[in-house]
Formats: sequence, structure tokens, C-alpha cells
Amino acid sequence: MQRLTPQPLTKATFARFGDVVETDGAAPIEINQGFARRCNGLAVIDVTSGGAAVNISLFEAKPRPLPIEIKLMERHPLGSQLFMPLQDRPWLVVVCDDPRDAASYCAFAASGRQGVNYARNVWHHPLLVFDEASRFMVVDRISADNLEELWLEQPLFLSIL
Ligand SMILES: NC(=O)N[C@@H](O)C(=O)O
Ligand code: NI
Repeated sequence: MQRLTPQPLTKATFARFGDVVETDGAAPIEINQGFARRCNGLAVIDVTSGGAAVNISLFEAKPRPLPIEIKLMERHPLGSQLFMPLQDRPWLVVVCDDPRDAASYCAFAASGRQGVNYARNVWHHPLLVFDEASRFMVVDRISADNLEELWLEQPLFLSIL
């Protein structure tokens, strides 16, 4: 039984899979007469291929049974997919280079102030959360042909720290 142990999520370690959406390391701009700040350019949204439009959605997810079994991986060949937590609670990210190669898997422990933007065609596990009614904003490309899944012959298990 192969186990995956999450590592802290950082821009550097996640770079080949996409963007980490966070204010850490960003340069905020003061706006609204000084009553707000904004950080621009935190992710590259790549969803308009083929003339598609950006889709903004809200997810409400629930925890999976423990130990979390990784038995399915998916990717979106036509667009990126961004997940941003809305309740400041930690969550999990599992990605890989090749779902058939167990050595290519990476698990990340995301803080409640970190989102991820999976680049187009990046293999990832569907949303993984720790808490009931976990709310996320999602930016992606809704289209019938934007999903490829692969069920793993040898599931992996996520070791929760
Ligand atoms: N199914 C769906 O819309 N979400 C997945 O693509 C996911 O990555 O959670
Ligand atoms: Ni997805």
C-alpha cells in the first residue's frame, strides 16, 4: 500500500502544476481611497480555447472517509481550473505527472489562505477537504469535452499529518 505524505504548498514546489493563489509574496496595491488593497496577477486563467467563456462557480465539499484513498485522477485538456477556499480552513491537493507512475505523485497541505490554479491538462485529484460544508470559489471552463479521468489499478493512500 503506497502512502503519500503531504508537503507544505509553495509556489516553487507547485510551479510545474500551476499557480498558488496567495497574497504571500505578492505586492498589494492600495485602492478605494486607502480602504482596501488588492494583489493582481495571482493566476493565469486559461479557459477560453475554442471560444469558451470563463465559468465562476461555488463548490460545497465534504471530507472523504479516512484514510483517503486515491483511486481516481483527472485532468481538463481544454482549460485551467482554480480553487480558492472561502472559509480559511486547510485542505489538500494531490497532483501527478503520470497517473500510472506512483512515483510521480505529489501531495500538498494547503492553508486556508492558499488556492491553487491547475494548469490545463495537469493531472489532479478532485477537491479534497477536511471539514463538512467546505466552500470554494472555482474558476474553470465548463464544457462536455473538458474532462479526462483515469481510475488507478493500484490506489494510493494519503497519510494525513
Ligand atoms: N467535477 C468538478 O467540477 N470538479 C473537479 O474537476 C475537481 O477538480 O474537483
Ligand atoms: Ni478538476
